[in-house]
Amino acid sequence: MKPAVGSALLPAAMAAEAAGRDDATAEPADCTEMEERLKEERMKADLEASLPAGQEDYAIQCRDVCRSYGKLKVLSNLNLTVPQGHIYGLLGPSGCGKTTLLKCIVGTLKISRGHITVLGKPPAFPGHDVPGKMVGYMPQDLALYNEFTISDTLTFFGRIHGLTSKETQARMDFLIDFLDLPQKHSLVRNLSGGQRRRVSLGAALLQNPELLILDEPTVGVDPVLRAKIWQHLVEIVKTGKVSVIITTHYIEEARQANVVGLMRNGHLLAEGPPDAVMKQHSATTLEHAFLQLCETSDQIDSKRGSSPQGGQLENSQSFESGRDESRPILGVGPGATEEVPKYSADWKVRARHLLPKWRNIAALMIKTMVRMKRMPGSLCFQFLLPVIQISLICLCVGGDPRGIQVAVVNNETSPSAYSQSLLSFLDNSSVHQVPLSHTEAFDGIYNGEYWGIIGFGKNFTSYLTKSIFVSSSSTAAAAPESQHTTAYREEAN
Ligand SMILES: Nc1ncnc2c1ncn2[C@@H]1O[C@H](COP(=O)(O)OP(=O)(O)OP(=O)(O)O)[C@@H](O)[C@H]1O
Repeated sequence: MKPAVGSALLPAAMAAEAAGRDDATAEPADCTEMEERLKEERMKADLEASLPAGQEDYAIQCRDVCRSYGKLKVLSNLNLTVPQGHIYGLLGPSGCGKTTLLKCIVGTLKISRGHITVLGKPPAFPGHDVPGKMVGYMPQDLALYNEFTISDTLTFFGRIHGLTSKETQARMDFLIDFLDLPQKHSLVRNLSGGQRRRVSLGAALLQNPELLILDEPTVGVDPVLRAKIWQHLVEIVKTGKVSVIITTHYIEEARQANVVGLMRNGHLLAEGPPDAVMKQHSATTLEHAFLQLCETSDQIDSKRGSSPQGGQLENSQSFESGRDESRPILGVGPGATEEVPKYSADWKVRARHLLPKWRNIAALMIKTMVRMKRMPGSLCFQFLLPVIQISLICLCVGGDPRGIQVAVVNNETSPSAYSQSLLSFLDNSSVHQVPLSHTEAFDGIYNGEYWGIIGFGKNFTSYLTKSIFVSSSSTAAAAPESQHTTAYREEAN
């Protein structure tokens, strides 16, 4: 049995309303506003829906959540509560921020401000399996590997969540039958868009998680199967141990949810049981109720002088009713002002959280091997690429220079001269010696024909011999060079 509405909720809502009334006395409110407010109060009193009371009874709590992409403010002081054991239908027009919110809840996106608690702790908290096996997340952009078969896909997620192969096999058989999937050996790349969505839904349902986060699971699914999926969700939440948050563009199918949240421009316009939301707006369908809420919101926005599509005020208080707009009408959870508990984890849990799990490493290795097996071309390329890179580097960088044209001006004519011996030591494949006269060499250098000149004075051998045999000091050893240079300079002049 689900707990009854927290009695603390209604007084909090009434207090907000009372505050609104106080404000309203300063400026006379018109009749429609008063009627609206009275209607809202009556509806709140009518809310005898089965909703939980304690903090531990909420699967998800979002308080004053803000998230921006650069300058684009997507979530603005959003408050949302998913009671434990309920299906929460998150509705809203395209681009209102539903997917962004779900990513923040699952912990793959960080919020800029506010607090989120998922199954008792913030997402991605050390030691908390969110994201992990406590949560089944079906993203909007399907995270499937095209080279995998349906069986590989479910086995991979089974490994990640620590299921035994027997458990995975049993769940796989059930899900293939339940979701009307093709043969388990069918490759994902050969499946239709709708079939892929169903495989992705199967992966989210695989480990029987405590919380299901489903981003448009019924898109491209035929009505019969759509009904079956909803029926399954209704069945699993009946145990009270599983909660579901689901987004859909088919607003009317969300009537099967226990609670709906109508989202627009990054915050909730209303949150409550579908019947209550419809009753409040005297609408026969959720779609009509949503339309009315949008119109009311637009009117308030235009009165406030801001564009309805424009960014939200940081801490929006309804200017006329005093209602805290960060709290949706018919909000099911505690107020935004409630105290947020502090969470802490000891260093051992933090350290364990940082270390990768062995089963995840194994699952990733097997995944890589299966993908390589199915893509032989890519496998060859991955092995050949380093070989090609190394060969290209060896060919282009680090090779000895060749055919460098160097002018040689040798004023020693004797074949036994040291200069001849020195020149014979040079590697002829790298340095191509061109014997020239002094003038020709310098002309060639000026014309850019030669890289340099090697020059020997006519007394180079005698100076060298003298310096070796006569002088023993280091100064003497250096002398031939300087003498040679001097001699060469003299000759050059
Ligand atoms: N990675 C991103 N970088 C920049 N902007 C983004 C990014 N992801 C989403 N947005 C923008 O944030 C806004 C909300 O996007 P989001 O996907 O949350 O909307 P949605 O309500 O899920 O839409 P739909 O129902 O069409 O899936 C959009 O204006 C979108 O362009």
